[in-house]
Amino acid sequence: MESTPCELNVDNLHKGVLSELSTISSVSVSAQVEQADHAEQRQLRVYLRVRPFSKEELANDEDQGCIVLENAEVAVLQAPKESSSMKNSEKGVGQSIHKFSFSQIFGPDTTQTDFFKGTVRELVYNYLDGGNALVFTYGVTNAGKTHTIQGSENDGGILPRSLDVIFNHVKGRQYQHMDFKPHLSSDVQYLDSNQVKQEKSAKAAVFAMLKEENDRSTKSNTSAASHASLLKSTSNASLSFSSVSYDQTVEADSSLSGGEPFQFAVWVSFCEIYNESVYDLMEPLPTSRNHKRNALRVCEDHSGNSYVRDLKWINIFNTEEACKILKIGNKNRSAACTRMNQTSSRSHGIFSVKLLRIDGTQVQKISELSLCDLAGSERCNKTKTFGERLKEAGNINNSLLILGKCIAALRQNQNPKVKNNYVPFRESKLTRLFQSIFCGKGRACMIVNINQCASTFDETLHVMKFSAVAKQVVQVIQPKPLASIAPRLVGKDGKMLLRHAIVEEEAMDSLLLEEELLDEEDSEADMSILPQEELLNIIESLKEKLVEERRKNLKQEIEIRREMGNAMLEQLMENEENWDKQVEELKESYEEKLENTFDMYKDAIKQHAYQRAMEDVEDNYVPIEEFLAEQEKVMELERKYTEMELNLKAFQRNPSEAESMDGANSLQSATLAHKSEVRYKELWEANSSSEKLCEEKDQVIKSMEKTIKALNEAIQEAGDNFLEKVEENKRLEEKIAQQEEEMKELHRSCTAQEALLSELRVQFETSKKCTQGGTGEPKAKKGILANLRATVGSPAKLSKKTVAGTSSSTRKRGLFK
Ligand SMILES: Nc1ncnc2c1ncn2[C@@H]1O[C@H](COP(=O)(O)OP(=O)(O)OP(=O)(O)O)[C@@H](O)[C@H]1O
Repeated sequence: MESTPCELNVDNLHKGVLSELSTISSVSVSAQVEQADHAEQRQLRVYLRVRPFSKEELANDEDQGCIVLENAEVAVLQAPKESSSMKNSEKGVGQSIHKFSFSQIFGPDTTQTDFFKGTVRELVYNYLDGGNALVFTYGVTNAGKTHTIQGSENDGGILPRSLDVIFNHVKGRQYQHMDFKPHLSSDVQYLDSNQVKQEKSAKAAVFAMLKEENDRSTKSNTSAASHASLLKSTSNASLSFSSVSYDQTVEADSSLSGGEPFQFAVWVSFCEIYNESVYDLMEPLPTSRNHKRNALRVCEDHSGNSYVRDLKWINIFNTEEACKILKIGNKNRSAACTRMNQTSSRSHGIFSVKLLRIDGTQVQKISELSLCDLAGSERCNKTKTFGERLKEAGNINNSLLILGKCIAALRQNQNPKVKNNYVPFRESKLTRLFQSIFCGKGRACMIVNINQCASTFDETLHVMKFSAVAKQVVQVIQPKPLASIAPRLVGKDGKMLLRHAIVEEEAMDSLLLEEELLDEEDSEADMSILPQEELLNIIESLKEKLVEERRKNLKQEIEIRREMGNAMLEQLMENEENWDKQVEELKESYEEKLENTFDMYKDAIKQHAYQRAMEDVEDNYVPIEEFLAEQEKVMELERKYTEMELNLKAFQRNPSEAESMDGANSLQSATLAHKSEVRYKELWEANSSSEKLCEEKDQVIKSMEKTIKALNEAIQEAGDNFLEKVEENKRLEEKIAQQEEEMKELHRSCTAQEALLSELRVQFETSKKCTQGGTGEPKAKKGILANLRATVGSPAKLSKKTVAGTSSSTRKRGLFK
């Protein structure tokens, strides 16, 4: 199973990456192709460099034949046993063999000279002719990126060789005044004498750092840690371009200058992007840990090109000075030990060289060559990274991921059928700085560094896949006339100077103040490249636009506020309605509950009252026999009482008589009287209670009688009504029978009438025949009438008819009249 770059599409490599990208296109290579007819289309050069095994690696059995170079352009990657790729392919996911093609492949035996000649030299020539160039190395840590760019003591990499070519080219034609300095992205600033002095002292200060460092390193060489951290810088410090000249390998092409009397100024800068912050490597490191390094801003100039604001640019005159800058930069560069590489670069280092072509007092061209040593694209678990190192790894991976996204988007945009994708250059500092080159303002070349170790196969495969996409990117380089436009010249305070002449202070004052237009992040734009009148017009139109925009914004704001107000009001009203509803519902439910409770109590009270009433009735109930017996007793007692009263009266009237009557009886009588009195009282009380009871019973009886009476009356009434109805019913039945009888009678009469009518018809026919037979008309007439009378009969017959029949008989009588 094989995979080639052709089979590798972007979706496979960066699954989901493109979906994240906005569809708004800021950069479109395909659009540029249409616009710039004369633009040079050039596939991004991607070179592969395979480094040789180290002794340790061979000892560790890292050589498992993972990388096979088929020819100068094709490399085959064969997954080793322990790699994830092999395990996946065994599970049926992915392949174990992958094939990749490159612009050119450089094997482990390639010398630095051959590599330089085969890759960057052409770009440097173009650079010397005024073109911009970017070279960046990509690969896992310990793959040889730094070695490729910087090289070693006696065998320099592409950077010292490029510098050597540059200085060979400008040899004897160097501009000595230091008063033209690179400004913004591609402008030039004219420095006055004071500024030149400042520049010189700044340069001296930078070089002084190296001297201090050399002094320190010779004094203290005991600390192992400081030794490790300075390993890279010391190794580079030994680089000496003065002793090694690459003239034998790279001849400066004198034809490039065309023999014209130009002078050149070479300015260099060295910065790093560490944890998404840009730091000037020419700035001395803070002495104490409390002080942080000063991070620089990435801005955009008037033409949208990115540059690092306040980055130090140093005017150098030979490769020796360039070497010093490199050494100082390496010293300051954030290097930390990882398990994989003792001097691993933890940041992206960018060394830039600006070349100013000066014709007398004018700067004709400015071109820039940038060499970027990207940080290693390692995986965190492999490198056992923690804490600060993990954060670094995250930022490194992120910026490399954005670089991948940009390359993938550029690749996608080349397809005319595909909608232009947004290229996310602005998502990382690294890609922001690369943007202009990728958008056609220079040539780019990518160097892919790999090692052949089996243990890092999976990472290496990832790098190869990335490079396969990059190789498919077609760069559309802007045509020469555009590139050769003279750079904009600004004065000491950054104000624009008129081209072809250094203007006086007064002239500068008359120029409009340049306005820095910062973008949404931190970029700036500069409009002062245009002539004064044009600028004034632009300012006027911009002012109008501004007013218009403000008006529009205000309108929008009012509209938004109104809409928001309405929305809020609606919301409030809705809320209020809901509250009202809720309150209403609550009220209703409470009312219902109250009503239910009230009904419940009412029922309970009724029940209670009924029970009490029933209890009372039960308590007071006396059977009628008992009542009669009691009444009889009462009557007996009354009788006795009357008798005794009579006796008492008699005794009062004649006591002696009574005494004489019976002396013994008198005492008995007295006792009896007393007893009777007590008994009387008792009986009296019983009587009164009985009377009371009787009264109550009477009342009950009365009320019951009343009810019975009312019921009787109602029954009577109902009975009456019933009888009435029965009567009425009878009457109606009779009436119906009568009417039925009448109907029958009428029916009978109708039948008779019909018979008469048919008889009359017969007679009429016979009389008609007789008339036709010679008899006179009157006779026939009399005959008809007589027949009719005879048929209809006497009036007595008709008198029997009913009321209904009367009217018809009346009509018939009318007929006889
Ligand atoms: N072509 C080569 N020939 C001989 N030795 C090499 C070659 N390339 C790299 N090396 C050696 O391999 C080791 C690692 O190389 P280097 O430091 O350049 O890796 P790197 O990719 O820059 O790593 P990092 O990303 O961690 O900085 C160094 O000791 C270097 O000298």
